[in-house]
Amino acid sequence: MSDMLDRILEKKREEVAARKAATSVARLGELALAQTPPRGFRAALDAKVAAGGYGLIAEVKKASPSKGLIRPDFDPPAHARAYQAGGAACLSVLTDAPWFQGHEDYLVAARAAVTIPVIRKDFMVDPWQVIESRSIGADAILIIVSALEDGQMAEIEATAIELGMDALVEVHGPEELDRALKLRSRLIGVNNRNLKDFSVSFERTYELVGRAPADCTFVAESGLTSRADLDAMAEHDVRCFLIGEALMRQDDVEAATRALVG
Ligand SMILES: O=C(O)c1ccccc1NCC(=O)[C@H](O)[C@H](O)COP(=O)(O)O
Repeated sequence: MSDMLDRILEKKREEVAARKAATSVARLGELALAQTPPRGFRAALDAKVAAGGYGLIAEVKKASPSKGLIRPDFDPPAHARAYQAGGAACLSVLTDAPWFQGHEDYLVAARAAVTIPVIRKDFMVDPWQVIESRSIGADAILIIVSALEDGQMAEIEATAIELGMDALVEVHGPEELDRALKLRSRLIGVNNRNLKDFSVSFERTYELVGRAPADCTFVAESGLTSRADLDAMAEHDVRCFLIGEALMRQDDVEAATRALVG
């Protein structure tokens, strides 16, 4: 595990312990049940690909550990509407505060502004967070394989499935892909970003796509900036993408989204 990820996870465990002490599982469960039903996250990606297009998960991202502040005039519902109008299949909303300046309220506001599914992009270390994610409306959660033991991943995934949510299982290399494939989820993301030095290499995706079973929805994550990048990925049979920074830096987010996947 990278030093960076170690530090992120240490803080996240402290944060989750404090949040758990403040809100009981029973209360969260009530809130989760009162939510509108989950929107099919993987299904939305698959539908775009089946229609001959690209499945874009467009990320509502204010800041990052590698770049600092990305979008000073950050406006989650406006960005969400622009992404949907531009042709995104799904949204990703970062809720981690210490490293990404995210917040749960951003997810609530973004999801209320659109009809497409939304993944809560955060570091899951406890199944309790999955229930919390559903209680604020999230349709899917992220499982980062390098952050968890096999048993923890299985518990987090089981909670998501029980709540009708999808899990995007994120890997960085072949060993992690093997571990990911022990889970039930067939929504696999390859993060092109090295969490030690933040360098990006699309070779990671190219290496792993051939190893994933045909029934997987395969997503390339991070560092993608142009239609040419997506078309190059498609040459390798990768048609779903998670993109944040390149879109969030645009004045016209809707036009930029359309230029990528329209
Ligand atoms: O974005 C970062 O700098 C980062 C650093 C450490 C851990 C995770 C990080 N990003 C999370 C993500 O997965 C990306 O936000 C997502 O893939 C979109 O990437 P990009 O299109 O490069 O903004």
